[in-house]
Amino acid sequence: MAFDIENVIEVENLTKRFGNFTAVDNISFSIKRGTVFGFLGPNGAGKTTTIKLILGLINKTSGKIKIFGEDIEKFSKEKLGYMSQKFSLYYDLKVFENMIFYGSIYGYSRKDLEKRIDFLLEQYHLKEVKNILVRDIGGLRQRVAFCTAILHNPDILVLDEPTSGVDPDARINFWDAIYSYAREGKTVLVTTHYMDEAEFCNQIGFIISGKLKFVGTPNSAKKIYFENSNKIGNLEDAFLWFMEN
Ligand SMILES: Nc1ncnc2c1ncn2[C@@H]1O[C@H](COP(=O)(O)OP(=O)(O)OP(=O)(O)O)[C@@H](O)[C@H]1O
Repeated sequence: MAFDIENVIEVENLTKRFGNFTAVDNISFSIKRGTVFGFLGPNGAGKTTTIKLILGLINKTSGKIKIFGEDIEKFSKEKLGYMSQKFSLYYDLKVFENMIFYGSIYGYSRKDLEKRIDFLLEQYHLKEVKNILVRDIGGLRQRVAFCTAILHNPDILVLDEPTSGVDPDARINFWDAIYSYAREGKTVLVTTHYMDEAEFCNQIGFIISGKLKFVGTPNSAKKIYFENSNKIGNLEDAFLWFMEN
C-alpha cells in the first residue's frame, strides 16, 4: 500500500480471529498526525483487540498495519504510549514516586526523569498532588495515569476507555489533557462508550461486531443519519442507526 506521509496510522483489511471467532473483520482506516480519533462500539465490538493489534501486542490474522509508514512488526515501539482500561498506579506510592517508578523503564537519567515529571505535573495541573499518595487523589488518578503514559513523549498515544467510571467534571478535565497533547502534534487514539465524548473527537470510527461501519467526523456521521432517516439526530442516534444498518 502506498504510504501517505500525513498518515501516522494506516490499517488495511485488518482481520483478527480467535479460533473460529472473528473479533476484527476486515477493517480499514487511517489516522493523520495531530488527530484525536475516537473509536466507539458496544461491549465486545472489537475495540480493545484493534488497539492491541495497532500496538503490536497481539498478531493479526491478516491485513496490514503501518505506523509512520512502517509495518507494525518492524516499528520501534517507543514512539507509542498506552493507557490500558485497567491502568494501575500504586496506591501506596505518591504521585511522584509512581511516575519515577514507571519512568525508570524509559532509560532517562534520574535528573532528566525528574525534570520531565515536573514539566508534566505543571502542564497538566497536577503540581499540588505531586507528593500525595495516589490513594488520596480521587478523580485526578486518570490524569496522573495519562501523564505516566506520556512520560516518554510518544508520538502516538492510545487510550482504552480512559474515562469509564469517572465523574463528569473529571471527564471534561481529562479531555482537556487529551487536546493539550494533540496540540503538540501528537496523535491520539481513544476508545470510549460516551457519545458526548465522541463529539470532542476530530474523527470517529464506529465498530460493531468486528466490522467498521463508519469512519469520519462526528458531523458527517450525523449528516449520513439525517440523509437516510430524514431526522435530525445527535451522535447517539447516528450510532444506533449505523448499528442497525
Ligand atoms: N484472547 C481472546 N480469545 C478469544 N476471544 C477473545 C480474546 N480477546 C477478545 N476476544 C473476544 O473478541 C471480542 C472483542 O473483544 P474486545 O475486547 O476487542 O471488545 P471491546 O470492543 O474492546 O469491548 P469492551 O468495550 O467490553 O472492552 C469479544 O467477543 C471477546 O470476547
